[in-house]
Amino acid sequence: MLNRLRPQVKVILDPVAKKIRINPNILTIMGLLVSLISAYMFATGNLLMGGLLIALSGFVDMLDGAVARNNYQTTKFGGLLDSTADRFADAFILIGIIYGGYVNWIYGILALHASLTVSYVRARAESEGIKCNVGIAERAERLVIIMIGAFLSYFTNIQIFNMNLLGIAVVVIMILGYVTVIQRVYHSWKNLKED
Ligand SMILES: CC(C)CCC[C@@H](C)CCC[C@@H](C)CCC[C@@H](C)CCOC[C@@H](COP(=O)(O)OP(=O)(O)OC[C@H]1O[C@@H](n2ccc(N)nc2=O)[C@H](O)[C@@H]1O)OCC[C@H](C)CCC[C@H](C)CCC[C@H](C)CCCC(C)C
Ligand SMILES: O=P([O-])([O-])O[C@@H]1[C@@H](O)[C@H](O)[C@@H](O)[C@H](O)[C@@H]1O
Ligand SMILES: [Mg+2]
Ligand SMILES: [Mg+2]
Repeated sequence: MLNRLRPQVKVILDPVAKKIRINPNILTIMGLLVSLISAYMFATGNLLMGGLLIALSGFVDMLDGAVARNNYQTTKFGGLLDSTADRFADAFILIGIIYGGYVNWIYGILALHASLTVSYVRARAESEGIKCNVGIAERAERLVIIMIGAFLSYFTNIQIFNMNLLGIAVVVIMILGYVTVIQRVYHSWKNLKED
C-alpha cells in the first residue's frame, strides 16, 4: 500500500539525492546501522528514540535507492545488499523490542518469522519470473505500524490484553504478516499455475 506513495516520495527525494555523493552501498550499510541503534534503544527502554530511529533508518532505505538511480549508480549487487540489509534491520528491531520486554517472545518470534517469510515469498516468486510486491503488510507498512506503536506507548499508558501498544503493534504485524504471506502465495499460484 505505502509503496503507492513512491511517485510522491520521488518528487521530494530526487532533488536531494542528486546532490548526495555517497556510494549507495555505504548508505545502505548506514541505514542498517541506524536500525541496530534503534534496536538498542528498544532494548534499553527508550521508545521515543527507538521509533524515531526506525523512521530515520527507513528514510535512509528510501535514500539509498534514490541516490543510486539519480547518480546512475544502480547495481544488481546494490539491490541484493538493500534487500538483505532490510532482513537484518527487521530482525534487529524485533529482537530489540523482545529484549526490552515489550512483547511476549513467542509473538515477537512469530512476527519476525512472518516478516521474513513475506519477503522470502516475493524473492522466490521473482526467481520464477513474476512480480510479487502485493499484500497488506509489506515492509513499509510493518515499520510504520511499529513506529506508531512505539510512539503511542511512549506518550500513553494504554494497555490492551495486558500489553502496551508497542506489544499490540508486534502482534498486529504478526497477523498481517501471515495474511500477506497467504496473499503472496495465492498471487504466485494464480500467475504460475499454467507453468
Ligand atoms: C529526527 C530523526 C531521528 C528522524 C527523522 C526521520 C525523517 C528524516 C524521515 C521521515 C520519513 C519517515 C516517516 C519514513 C518512514 C518510512 C519507512 C519506515 C518505510 C521504508 O520503506 C522502505 C522504502 C525503500 O524501499 P526500497 O529500499 O525497496 O527502495 P529503494 O531503496 O528506493 O530502491 C531499491 C533499489 O535501488 C537500487 N539500489 C539500492 C541500494 C543500493 N545500495 N544500490 C542500489 O542499486 C536497486 O535497484 C534496488 O533494487 O520503501 C519506500 C516505500 C514508500 C515510498 C514509503 C513511504 C513512506 C511514507 C513517506 C511514510 C508515511 C508516514 C506514515 C503514514 C506516518 C508516519 C507515522 C508517524 C507516527 C511517524
Ligand atoms: O515488502 P517486503 O517484501 O517484506 O520487503 C521488501 C523486499 O521483498 C524487497 O526485496 C526489498 O527490495 C524491499 O526493500 C523490501 O525489503
Ligand atoms: Mg533502499
Ligand atoms: Mg530496502
